[in-house]
Amino acid sequence: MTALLEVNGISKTFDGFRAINNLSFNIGAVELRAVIGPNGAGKTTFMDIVTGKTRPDSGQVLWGERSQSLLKLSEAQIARAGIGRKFQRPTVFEDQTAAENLTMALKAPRGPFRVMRWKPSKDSAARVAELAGEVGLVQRLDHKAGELSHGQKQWLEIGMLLAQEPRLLLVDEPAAGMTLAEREQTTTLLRRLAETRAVVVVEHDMDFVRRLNCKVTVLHQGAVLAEGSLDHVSANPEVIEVYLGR
Ligand SMILES: Nc1ncnc2c1ncn2[C@@H]1O[C@H](COP(=O)(O)OP(=O)(O)OP(=O)(O)O)[C@@H](O)[C@H]1O
Repeated sequence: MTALLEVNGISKTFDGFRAINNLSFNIGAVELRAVIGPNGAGKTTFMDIVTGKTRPDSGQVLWGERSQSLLKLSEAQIARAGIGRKFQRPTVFEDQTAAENLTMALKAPRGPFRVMRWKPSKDSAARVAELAGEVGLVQRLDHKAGELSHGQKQWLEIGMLLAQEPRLLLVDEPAAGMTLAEREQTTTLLRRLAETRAVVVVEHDMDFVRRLNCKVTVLHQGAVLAEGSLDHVSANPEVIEVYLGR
């Protein structure tokens, strides 16, 4: 497996507390990965580092075939390089329709000249329809985002991220607040998205992780405690001790 993202020995200390402790792991170009671990394990800090929000004190974060360092790039540059992040709470424009939200996402800057030249076109309408199809919202395109269910808002935001054609999608606790039916649709969606790109899901809901049916990385005290299938890591006594057994 060729790594798309390579995290090598990163550490990050906040006020003397080591939130990330010599963390190393890789994500393949086409892969679904779940990242689990107890509160404070460093999951959010890991995503903050990959997306450029937080700078590690040491270590490397390498991206793509040319192993480009992400540590010198701004958050916007990292997004343009192909890393999309879905935060836990949906941040869609509630007064705009789903179609308008997706159209705005298509317009989001990739470069200054592109924005200056951008205007809605037949092509963008077709792309909006395609994105809505990808996230299962074709029937909701004319609805205001504020009228959508919590799950539908999450899918809309994923569609907005897909507009930027990310190669890596980081998804923070997607199951939270969803109905069972929405959770099932979300696992299907994430699995499908990961057939053509890398998708990393941080999640506490173990039923949801089981349905993702993918490799799992367990973080604890800012480092990898265990990695493998959910069955494999669930049988690890240390994982049971620090996380699953509680
Ligand atoms: N900006 C910050 N300043 C100080 N401490 C921080 C900061 N960010 C994170 N921490 C600390 O680093 C540790 C790791 O936090 P992080 O949010 O990455 O864990 P997590 O695995 O995402 O936890 P959770 O499952 O609760 O979201 C925590 O102890 C947290 O308090």
